[in-house]
Amino acid sequence: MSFFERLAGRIEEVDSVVCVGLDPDPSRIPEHLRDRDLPRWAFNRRIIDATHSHAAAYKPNAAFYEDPDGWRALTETIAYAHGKDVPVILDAKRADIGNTARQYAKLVDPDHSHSADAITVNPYMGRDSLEPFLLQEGIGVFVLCRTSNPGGSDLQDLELASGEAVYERVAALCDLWNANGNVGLVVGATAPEEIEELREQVPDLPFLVPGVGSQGGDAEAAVEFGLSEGVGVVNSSRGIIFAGEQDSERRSGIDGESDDFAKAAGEAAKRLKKRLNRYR
Ligand SMILES: O=C(O)c1cc(=O)[nH]c(=O)n1[C@@H]1O[C@H](COP(=O)(O)O)[C@@H](O)[C@H]1O
Repeated sequence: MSFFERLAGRIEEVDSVVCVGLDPDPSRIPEHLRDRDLPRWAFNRRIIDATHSHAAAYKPNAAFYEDPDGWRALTETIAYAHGKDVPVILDAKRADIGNTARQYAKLVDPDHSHSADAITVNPYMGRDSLEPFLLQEGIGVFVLCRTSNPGGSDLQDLELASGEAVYERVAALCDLWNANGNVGLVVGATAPEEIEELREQVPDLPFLVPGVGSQGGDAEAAVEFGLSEGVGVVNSSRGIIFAGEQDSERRSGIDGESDDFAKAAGEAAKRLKKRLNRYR
């Protein structure tokens, strides 16, 4: 089964296009979990318990795990998400010369419960830098196209001699690179006009749309144009996992063991699901 078939099944099962971003900033993990063996794993496990029934996918960002304990926390997290039947997109934004990319491509393996099912990649180095990912039929490959950050326009909006913008060229290439039906685009919700344009340009590619929640992106455009035949996901990380920060800080000061932060995350995921479903 392809990654996008699996994602489509999960979207239908939970009636949700919410992707929960697992970006466990160590400085924001509740006090009472910080002396655990792997605080990020302890945190993520509680977040997954509270959010999985609203989650079409989880997206851990590798930046939050790139140290020895971090990789242990990440692999435990991925296996636990799989135990709840939720696909995992590793947000690693990788790509390199072929010899190196072949090693990066091992980060994703749908047959291994501790490995992610899909990955984000960077198109800057061109086709050969992505080939080891593209050749794996069973995985999802989300290519950065028009990112959500303020500097996303610095290079991606530049007009080429052909008249198209760089991000439009990326989308056109991704359409060509999609021989195995495993390619999607990353398009930020903070660029709603570009999402709309891209949906017209590449109707068959599902989008991963980050930037709603903390970055203030356009949830309606994210859903209206982010989905291809109903498949695609809208990511929120801090807006879900730290939704209860104020409450849990206050309460953990009282009993020191409160998991109210997870309950707040579950409620935030449910709220986002309902909000996004209004536009599906
Ligand atoms: O590839 C991504 O997921 C990504 C692309 C992009 O254009 N913008 C973007 O915010 N992201 C990631 O999506 C997540 C957004 O986090 P929040 O702003 O906390 O919801 C982070 O992990 C970002 O690194």
